[in-house]
Amino acid sequence: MGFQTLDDLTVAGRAVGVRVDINSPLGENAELADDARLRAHVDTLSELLERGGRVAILAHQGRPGGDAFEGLASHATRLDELLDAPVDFTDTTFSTAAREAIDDLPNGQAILLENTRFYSEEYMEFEPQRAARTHLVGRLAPHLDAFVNDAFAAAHRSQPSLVGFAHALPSYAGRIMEREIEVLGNVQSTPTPRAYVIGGAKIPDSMTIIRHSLDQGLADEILTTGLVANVFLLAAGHDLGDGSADVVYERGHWEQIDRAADLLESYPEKIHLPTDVAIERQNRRVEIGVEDLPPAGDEAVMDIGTDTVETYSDILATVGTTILNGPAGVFEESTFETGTRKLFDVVSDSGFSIVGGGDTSAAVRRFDITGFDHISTGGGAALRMLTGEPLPAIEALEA
Ligand SMILES: Nc1ncnc2c1ncn2[C@@H]1O[C@H](COP(=O)(O)OP(=O)(O)O)[C@@H](O)[C@H]1O
Ligand SMILES: O=C(OP(=O)(O)O)[C@H](O)COP(=O)(O)O
Repeated sequence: MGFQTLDDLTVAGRAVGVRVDINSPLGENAELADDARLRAHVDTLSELLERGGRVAILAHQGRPGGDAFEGLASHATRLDELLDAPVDFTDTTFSTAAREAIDDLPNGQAILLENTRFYSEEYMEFEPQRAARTHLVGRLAPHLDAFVNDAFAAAHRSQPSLVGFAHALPSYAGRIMEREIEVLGNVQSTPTPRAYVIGGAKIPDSMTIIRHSLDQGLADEILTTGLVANVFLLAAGHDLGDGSADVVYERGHWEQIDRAADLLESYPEKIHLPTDVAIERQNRRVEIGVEDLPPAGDEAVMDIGTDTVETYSDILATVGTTILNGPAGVFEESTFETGTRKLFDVVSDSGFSIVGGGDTSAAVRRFDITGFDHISTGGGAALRMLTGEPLPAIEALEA
């Protein structure tokens, strides 16, 4: 690995800035609605605190102008509950008060600084050298001895707190970052044959993953589900009816049908399409074979069908590794959760299994499926990694 880890860091008595990604869904009163990302960072934070570090935690929440753009006070309260050591909070990020609070931190104690994105520069993207000259990094770095980046889920952003500290201070990957890079960055070393189960609604990203994994010889089988499968069915000449076509069109993915058609032409044996699908008819789930498409009126394809789950399960029983991204259907609606629940269950039992994607992880939690070997904390970051694109925050650690 081209970067240093916590194993290389002398911690006791030193002020360590730790960038985490605890960007989380919030409830109606801006309270935390899901603490999964906070729990994921417990290993890194506990280790630094137990080793006597003075830990200043940096994080963002939401995007300027968005509903989830809130302060981090409730995140601090939850971290304080999750960790054995005290976690304080300061409602500024790099003011004199925040810097004094860092200077005054006793060994083995932490402070969470306010949402980094409350400061305009943090929502801009810079080269690391330039990011190191932003006010946030410039004012905090002199109060820190080292920087740990554990925010894998934000590693595709080259924002100051993610790439600037790495230029200004000795830098280390946290335990999440280390594990994500080890697994997602080494897909080529996992047991073969490999299946990629690709669903969900991020069609351009999915097409890029499929193209990359086939061209690089990483994937032996591509099992399409979700809206991705709908685009492939359209590319294969099926008429999905106005309901599904409208969804693809409204989301601006019409041109992706050509990419799907090219992939089908290049890899006809490796790309699998659903043989049956579930549609909504009079508020009920009805499964039909793809030969019986299109459905009537504006009925839309909302899930894969039972035969498809069985066929895909037979393929998954023969592979060494499965990489899963994207729900198989509109899993948020109980009528259409079946494909996702059953297929995810099969994947969790098959060979070595890697799961990436925000909604995908939410589905895993919702259906309480255990047994996956790696569930990525990242959505967009995991996708970038699976498409083979470099991630700026990881590159900054390696520089
Ligand atoms: N057939 C379908 N039609 C419309 N939306 C779908 C379909 N299948 C899955 N989806 C939607 O895809 C979304 C998740 O996709 P995506 O955001 O790409 O996943 P992830 O965040 O895991 O990468 C869910 O909201 C789900 O309802
Ligand atoms: O939640 C995140 O990414 P994700 O939505 O891809 O899982 C990260 O915190 C990055 O947030 P951003 O996409 O607002 O930069």
